[in-house]
Amino acid sequence: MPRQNPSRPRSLIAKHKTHFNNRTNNEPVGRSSTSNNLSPQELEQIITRALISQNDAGSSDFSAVSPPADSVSVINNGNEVNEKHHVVFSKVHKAASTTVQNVFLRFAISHDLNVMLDRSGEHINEGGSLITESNLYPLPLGHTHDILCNHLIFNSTEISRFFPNDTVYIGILRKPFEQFLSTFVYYAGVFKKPPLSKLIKKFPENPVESFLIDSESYVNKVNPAKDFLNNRMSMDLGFPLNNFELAKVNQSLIQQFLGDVQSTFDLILIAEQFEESMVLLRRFLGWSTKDILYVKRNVFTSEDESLSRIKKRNYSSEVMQLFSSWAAIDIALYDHFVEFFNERIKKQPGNFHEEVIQFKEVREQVDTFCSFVRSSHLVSSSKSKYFPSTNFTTAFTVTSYDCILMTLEEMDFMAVAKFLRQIKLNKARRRQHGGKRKIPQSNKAKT
Ligand SMILES: Nc1ncnc2c1ncn2[C@@H]1O[C@H](COP(=O)(O)OS(=O)(=O)O)[C@@H](OP(=O)(O)O)[C@H]1O
Repeated sequence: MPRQNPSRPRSLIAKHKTHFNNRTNNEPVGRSSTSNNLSPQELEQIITRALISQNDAGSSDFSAVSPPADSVSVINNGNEVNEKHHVVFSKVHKAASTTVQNVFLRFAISHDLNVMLDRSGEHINEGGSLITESNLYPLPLGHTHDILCNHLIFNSTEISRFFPNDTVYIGILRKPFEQFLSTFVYYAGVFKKPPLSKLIKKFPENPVESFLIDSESYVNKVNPAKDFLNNRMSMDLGFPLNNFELAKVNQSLIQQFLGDVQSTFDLILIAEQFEESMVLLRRFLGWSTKDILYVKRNVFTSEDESLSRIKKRNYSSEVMQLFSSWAAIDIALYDHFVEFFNERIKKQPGNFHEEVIQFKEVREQVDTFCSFVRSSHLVSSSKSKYFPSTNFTTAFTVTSYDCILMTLEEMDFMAVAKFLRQIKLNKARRRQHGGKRKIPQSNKAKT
């Protein structure tokens, strides 16, 4: 059956242009990715294509920019499985989580799923506050949230109120010291968040050592959730914040926390084994190989020698000793879940490693194709790359549009998701009012 053309979002973009262009100076404290890079024209292109992919239009005026349709059947060790559509991904800070978030956002767009969105910012409750309906970008009447993939302080009871019962819970962890260094450099050197920023100036030789020797001075005693260096992976996954400094050396609380994470989360990914993680994710969610493709996001680069040195230098055993006391919960968490992850991989049926090898090869080709598309400014072209079927996937194509989405910055993707939601809300309201009555201004969602 021919589908209707999606309406062009020109007026919507014009309406939001100022908001979109002005957001860079107003970043929340803990924001992670780089800021808006998209022009309103690029944004319009993306939204138009997203609407087309959602409407699956093949004929019509839009066929010239329509991405080729890929098969939706999913092969999982030779079996067809149902795709899971309800996912909460706890976007753990500085643990490759923006790359994973991009995968979830792309899936949400292509399947027209509702992403839980903060009404005014990018994150859900990064500072540890409660989630209230009024802080969320509204949903059309009768809809539920399908996917959550922003930074948040995880609280199972609170989050599960907003999601269907069949929702699966996913997290990610990274080697604690690498995660710590990544955070340190970002907040001290890039975000220039005091008091860490001053530390680099005061102790240029080895600011990490200086921090760890005097770590107590840098603890946020009022609200640990405002602290991004203090066992943040555990905080993000829900370690209780009360009396945090005492709790973090309490072995029985740590063990209880590991048990809680183990029973709440269905899958904890490991950044150091990223490809394995994505293949495991694919199998667990019943998604396709194309769904889990990615281009690494949020990778640290800096011309600033002092920052690069912090990441590259060899740290003494004394420093590592100090770190193991400072990051006791994160270390216990990581050690536990790496072991669990490796056990899980061992139990994967048949040819898991073969799938990982194939996935790596495909990924490298996608990286090359997307860099070419990006560097040649071919983003709006109809260029595409074909990948034949294997034991693990049906044939699929990667288009320039896929490359745009895979390389979108987090904030830009949030803007895209909000535009798409607003279009959906407007459509639903028009339907609700029989397309006749003008909707009173007060009923419109704030954006
Ligand atoms: N695929 C993959 N595999 C391994 N590591 C990866 C991957 N993708 C991103 N990264 C690294 O993760 C760091 C950014 O993490 P996040 O995106 O979670 O950061 S943020 O909290 O959202 O700002 C950042 O680490 P640093 O470069 O050390 O800062 C990224 O390089």
